[in-house]
Amino acid sequence: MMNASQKFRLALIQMRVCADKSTNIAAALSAISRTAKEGADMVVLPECFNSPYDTRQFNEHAETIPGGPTWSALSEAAKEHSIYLIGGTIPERSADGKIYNTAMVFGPEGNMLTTHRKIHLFDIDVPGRVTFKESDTLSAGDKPTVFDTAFGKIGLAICYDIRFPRLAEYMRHQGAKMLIYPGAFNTTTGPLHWELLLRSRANDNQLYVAGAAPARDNSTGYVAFGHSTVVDPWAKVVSKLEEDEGILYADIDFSVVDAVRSQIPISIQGREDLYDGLFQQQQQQQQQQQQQQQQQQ
Ligand SMILES: NC(=O)CC(=O)C(=O)O
Repeated sequence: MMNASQKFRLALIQMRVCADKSTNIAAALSAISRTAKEGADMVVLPECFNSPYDTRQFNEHAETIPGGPTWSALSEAAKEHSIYLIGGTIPERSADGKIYNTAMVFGPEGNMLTTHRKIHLFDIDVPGRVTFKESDTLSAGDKPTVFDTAFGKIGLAICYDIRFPRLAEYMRHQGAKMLIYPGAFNTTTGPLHWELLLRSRANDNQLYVAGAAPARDNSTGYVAFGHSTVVDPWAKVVSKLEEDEGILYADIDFSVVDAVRSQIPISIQGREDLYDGLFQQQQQQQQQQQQQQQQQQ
């Protein structure tokens, strides 16, 4: 692991996911050991790396955290290679029998630092293109996640969560210098929105953003877009994969976050005094309109 406290090497693993959980875990472990040989300090797996991204298969692949086979394998890998490991996501079975789309984070000693349960469930219907309803089998998480590392704070959210700028803004205000999104966009929304959203969140919050995706497999019902990407605090794409399997490396330097924030100081120039009043006025007007409509009915 590098010693300079704000600099580290990030690796995103873009792996193909199959129906067999143990095959997926083995593939993840083998890729993780390759990243360690290349000097990675922090490694990220994609959304839903131990299970197909398919609401009908989440129950079968779900496991408890801590204690399940995927949890054990990742904890050991983090310790063996002395890395921070963001374990993409897996379907998590909670004590009350609910299933969540959950990311686990391990420190270099193999200890689990935190988990993030996907807050915004991916329920969309673009007729003839893509229809998906995570809420058929999944429950939504209800807490944002920011964790500490030796390099600085990192915010963690999952795929559809990236479409909600206020969540990213909250994580930035909690001190995050990078946001990590394991995410499986698809071939309809991916080309339009994946890079745009990664760059938008980086630009809004002046921090690094990393999106780790599964590799494309055209034989599956839901076809992942791929294109794992790292964006810097200037909102510039610093590294990007195409759709096939691969590992993306990026050398991160958190001092760039501080430099961009001081050179373009939008975080202290915002006119919250103005917007807060305007939003309140708008809300009052909407309430009055609703009341009038109810009275007329
Ligand atoms: N799969 C997701 O959660 C999100 C996605 O594909 C999109 O927002 O588009």
